[in-house]
Amino acid sequence: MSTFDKHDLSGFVGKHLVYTYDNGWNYEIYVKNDTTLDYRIHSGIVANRWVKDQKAFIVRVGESIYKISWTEPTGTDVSLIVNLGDRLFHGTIFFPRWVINNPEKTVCFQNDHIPLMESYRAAGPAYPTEVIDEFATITYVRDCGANNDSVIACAASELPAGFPQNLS
Ligand SMILES: C=Cc1ccc(O)cc1
Repeated sequence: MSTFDKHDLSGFVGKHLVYTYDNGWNYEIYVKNDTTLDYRIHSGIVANRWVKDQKAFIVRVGESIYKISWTEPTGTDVSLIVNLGDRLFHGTIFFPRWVINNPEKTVCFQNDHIPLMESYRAAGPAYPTEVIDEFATITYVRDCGANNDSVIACAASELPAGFPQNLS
């Protein structure tokens, strides 16, 4: 029997995190509400891709440990473990083969191009899937409250110099 309420996401919803995977890829997520996240990619093969209102499964699996899982219009599947207590993060990304072959096709504000992403997904190739399984270090955390559309509102390339230290 757990000592925490696994249905209570109040310690996670509203969190804005920046983190760097051990492979050097720098990412950012905002946990918008119980079922939704926004994210922005700073570096890696799909640097400058950004997405709002991605639906996800978000669960609590420890006192301050959460797991987020979703599937994208591109066919990319993602599962993240966010351990706030230890500032430790682990991500598994299941890239379809077409993204590995042509990552630049996904670099956009995805919300403006959902049917295009779905058409790429249908065209494939999907296989062999490329699995990226990496730990990350959380370098920045703050609380922004739920459903705050100002947290992730532009591409990483459009951020002012000094991000994220210049955030209040
Ligand atoms: C493909 C999206 C994605 C978003 C956040 C993250 O940490 C890994 C992948």
